[in-house]
Amino acid sequence: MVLDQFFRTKRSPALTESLRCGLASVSDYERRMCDTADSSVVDYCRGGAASERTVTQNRAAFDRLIIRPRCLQRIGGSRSLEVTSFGISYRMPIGIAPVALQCLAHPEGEKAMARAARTFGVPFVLSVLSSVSIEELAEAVPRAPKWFQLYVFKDRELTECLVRRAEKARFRALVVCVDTPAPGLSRSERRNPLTLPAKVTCANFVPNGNGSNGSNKAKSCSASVLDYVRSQLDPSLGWDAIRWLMSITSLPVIVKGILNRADALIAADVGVHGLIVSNSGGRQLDYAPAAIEVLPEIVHAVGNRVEVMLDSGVSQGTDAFKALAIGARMVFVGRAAVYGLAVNGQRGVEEVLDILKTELESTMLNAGCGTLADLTPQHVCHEVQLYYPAVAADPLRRSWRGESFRSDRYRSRDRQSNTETFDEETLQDAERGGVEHVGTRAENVSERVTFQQRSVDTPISDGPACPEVKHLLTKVAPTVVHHPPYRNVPLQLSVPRGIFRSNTNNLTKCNGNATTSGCPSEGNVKTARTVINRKDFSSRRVKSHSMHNLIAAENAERSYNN
Ligand SMILES: Cc1cc2nc3c(=O)[nH]c(=O)nc-3n(C[C@H](O)[C@H](O)[C@H](O)COP(=O)(O)O)c2cc1C
Repeated sequence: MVLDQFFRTKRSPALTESLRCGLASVSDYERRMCDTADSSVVDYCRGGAASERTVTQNRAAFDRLIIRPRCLQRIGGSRSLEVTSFGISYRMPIGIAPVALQCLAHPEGEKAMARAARTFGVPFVLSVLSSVSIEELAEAVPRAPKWFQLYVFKDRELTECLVRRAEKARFRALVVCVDTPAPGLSRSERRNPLTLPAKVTCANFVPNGNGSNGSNKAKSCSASVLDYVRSQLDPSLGWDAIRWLMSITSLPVIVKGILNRADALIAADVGVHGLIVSNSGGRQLDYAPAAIEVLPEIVHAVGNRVEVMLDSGVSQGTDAFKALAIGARMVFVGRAAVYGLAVNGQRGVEEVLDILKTELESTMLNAGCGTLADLTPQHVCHEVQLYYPAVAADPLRRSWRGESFRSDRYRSRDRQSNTETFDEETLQDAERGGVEHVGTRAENVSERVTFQQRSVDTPISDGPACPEVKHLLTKVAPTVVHHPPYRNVPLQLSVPRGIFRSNTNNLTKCNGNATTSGCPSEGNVKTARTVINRKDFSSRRVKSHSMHNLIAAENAERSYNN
């Protein structure tokens, strides 16, 4: 006990209070919310899309990463969590993600959340579907560092009006959500439908008072407002929508919902200021990959051209540490903050932020890092590297070791003479139109997984229809044999079975009945279908920089040993 007190760092009052109430972690807050809040609100806050596979994966993927500490690092007094983003300094790299209708969780809703963000000097992202309007929030919490999340709606006039209101209310950045061509499907919400209380509505669309400020597009009546906003989601958007948004504002534009390096590259080319690697906490596309799992490929792809941030699944300081070490500038929490809000309003959010901050600080110190600049990808490895050394030792697979997390940002790529790796050119080539041998792994692996999107009626010789991809292609000389009719071949090779890669915002534009995965419906283009082939194979090319390889390697190792 004495020793325990000796080693413990000084606690803040918020943390002391939460500990006194038996709330020592984000999961404690989640449990407490489940015990106290209305069941439909609990379902709304916790739920995910369809089978909730992605929600589970967000947690599991963080758990698969191991922290590799360094010792005797001479960490002196220069300890800091400070981070600068778009020219503004924040006190810690954990912000609050946009969450719709926060007054469902607590009467103070977004105001309480923004006040907590101000206390901790972190960005608070207001959802366009907030239950407190842009103007009301700005008036109630003028000094909070606020960003505004929006969609590019079908009605551009409405979208522009929202941008003007955010600018006028001195929001610091626009976060445009691109993974929502349609609302996500929630089974729990279907079982237990959420009925909005009369007082809770999408305040930015309500006439009179705060919501009306300059908007003649406002609607009344809470339920119909939500339906109206949903009807404004536009699946036919392409990257020109982002260019348009950037052309009408001087605020930094951050694209939220990127899960794919091809999209990240386009975003960088389009010139966005930042991107958030996110699957919306598993609320949009079920079976989308965990955000942390695709973070390495995205950081690798865009390097320092764009600020990369992450949300989805962050619920511990160690999660933040892992994402920051891999290369995220900042992480955001959605549910964790909402649990705090539901349990104890502003104070609850502060307690949650304090827990995350304390955990992150402690993790950094124990891993040998004094400041965020000390974090490197070498501080994190995949569990396969640690627990399946035979896999890592195999010369054919040597390139898997560590490679998956180490971007060119931090060190140059090392190529094994006996292992051909797919790299930038191959990927670009795949984007261009078709590659024959993709996604194959080393011998001894009993399965081969090939991930292809086949579009039968688009002639490959003409190149991809999407102008952004064409733009990318001008930069690389193709080296791999092309085989019509494959196109958009592997955005990530060796994807574990059944994971859909979301092609954000429809590189090939969808007209009308688009799906969340960015594929046109069968009615519009005959087939744009994900095909997964499994075959025995002999030695082929090896893709090295994906974390999925390591997971697949783990499975392979198991089956090999059996
Ligand atoms: C209840 C709820 C509502 C959300 N509403 C929005 C929204 O209006 N706009 C948006 O871009 N993301 C929304 N999100 C997604 C979050 O911004 C964020 O991507 C996600 O919560 C991160 O995952 P996490 O909850 O595991 O931290 C919502 C998330 C939750 C849990």
